[in-house]
Amino acid sequence: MSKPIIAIVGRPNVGKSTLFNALAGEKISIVKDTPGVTRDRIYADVTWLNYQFTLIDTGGIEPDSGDLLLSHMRGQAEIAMETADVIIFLTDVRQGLVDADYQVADMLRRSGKPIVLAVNKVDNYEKFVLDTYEFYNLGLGTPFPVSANSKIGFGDLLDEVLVHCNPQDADEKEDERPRVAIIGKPNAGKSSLINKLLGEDRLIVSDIAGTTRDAIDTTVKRNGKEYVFIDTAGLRKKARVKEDIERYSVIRTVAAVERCDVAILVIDAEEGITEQDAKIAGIAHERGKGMIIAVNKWDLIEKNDKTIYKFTNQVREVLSYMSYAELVFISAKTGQRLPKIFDVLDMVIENHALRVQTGVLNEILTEAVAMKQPPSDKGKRLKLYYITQVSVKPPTFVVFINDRQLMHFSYTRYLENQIRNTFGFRGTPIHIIARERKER
Ligand SMILES: Nc1nc2c(ncn2[C@@H]2O[C@H](COP(=O)(O)OP(=O)(O)OP(=O)(O)O)[C@@H](O)[C@H]2O)c(=O)[nH]1
Ligand SMILES: Nc1nc2c(ncn2[C@@H]2O[C@H](COP(=O)(O)OP(=O)(O)OP(=O)(O)O)[C@@H](O)[C@H]2O)c(=O)[nH]1
Repeated sequence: MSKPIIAIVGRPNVGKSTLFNALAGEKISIVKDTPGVTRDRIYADVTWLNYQFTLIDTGGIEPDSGDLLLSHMRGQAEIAMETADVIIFLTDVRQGLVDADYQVADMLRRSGKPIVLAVNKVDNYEKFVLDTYEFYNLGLGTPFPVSANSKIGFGDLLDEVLVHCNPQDADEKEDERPRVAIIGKPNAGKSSLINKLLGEDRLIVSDIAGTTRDAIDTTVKRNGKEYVFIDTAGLRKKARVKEDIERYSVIRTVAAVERCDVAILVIDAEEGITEQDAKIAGIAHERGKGMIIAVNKWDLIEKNDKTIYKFTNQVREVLSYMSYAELVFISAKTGQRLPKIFDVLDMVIENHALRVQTGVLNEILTEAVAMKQPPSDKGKRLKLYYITQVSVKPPTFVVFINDRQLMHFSYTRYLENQIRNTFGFRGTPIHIIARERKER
């Protein structure tokens, strides 16, 4: 079910951000009510004709020396090869081909990933088309001329990109095993956690051969059940340009979260919860994934009887938009409370895929309306006719009403709470969609 990921790679100034913005339009994928989340344009959910994909921009800094440029370009290419289904390699017809283009093209070609070569700033086809032929020299096939500024050539480019997206989808749909992404900022303890989970329970680990992306997945068998862990650790070794680390951390998180059912966010207890943690948490939230927050390095904290409450309150306050998240306090080093993670995980996986009966839902709706009068405006009162669950992962409900203008956020929240009071849904977000229906 996961959407394909398309990465744009290219030298500074070739127009990556411009292309990204033009393709993404205004629909930048950061939830508006997610506090503490900076709105940089690193990734976006894009709909093109009937297709949906996640677009990522791997660039963003302008290194001032040749050495830095090359290592920045390598970093970009590596992160794209690791996370993307298809890579758009963007070049610039006006700057022409330069050495760094050849080196990056070499790396990309060897990855075996589908690469689509685009030549930007072809604002005037007749004038520049001859200059685009030079780009065949990169050995990446046909160059697609585009103008990010004038939005020219997007159709052909995206048609080519989407040709390479489809087979991947079919593969992943067949895999029914729960997928768990371990996310968190660098140094939080993600790899320690995975290693300890493997060691402690003497689990059977099998490496799935195949693409670069599968290589970072670890299959774990416990009590006869298989889980697939998606790891995002080890970034510090990859990003040689310091400014890239945070961007790459977001990109990797998006890619891992896109493919998971449940995310485990690892937080460093010593540092407390930070803005970067909130940003990473926001990615799982807006994608509707199950959520477990693992406060790690708990062994390093000097504790009294109030410590755990203070910490809980802090996390709940910063991440107030995901009050459904489960919280565990662990030490990946000592193994403290690690077995508990699997119990919590099983519960969250189940809740994320839970389907409830329409009959019971409507009983809850009737009761909820009786207990708290729906809001009204200018003499017109909100009427709620019927509710039904339309999908899982996350559980999504459609409620039929008379007038969407009257369905305030607070009443939606109230309904959500009533549903949660009955079914729990601990660890998973639930979505409620209001749909208008003519009054009878
Ligand atoms: N003529 C022309 N200029 C363009 C086009 N697309 C982008 N530019 C210009 O090229 C410059 C660089 O564009 P950006 O989108 O910032 O390039 P970038 O690749 O994201 O650059 P970094 O963020 O430094 O990696 C800007 O001045 C753009 O206006 C285009 O299609 N035609
Ligand atoms: N005391 C203590 N140290 C820990 C714990 N978990 C991890 N560490 C230490 O924290 C440091 C970072 O741990 P890693 O597991 O490499 O962190 P990571 O999140 O995988 O880091 P990246 O690879 O940068 O993404 C290491 O020195 C670990 O030994 C813990 O529970 N307690």
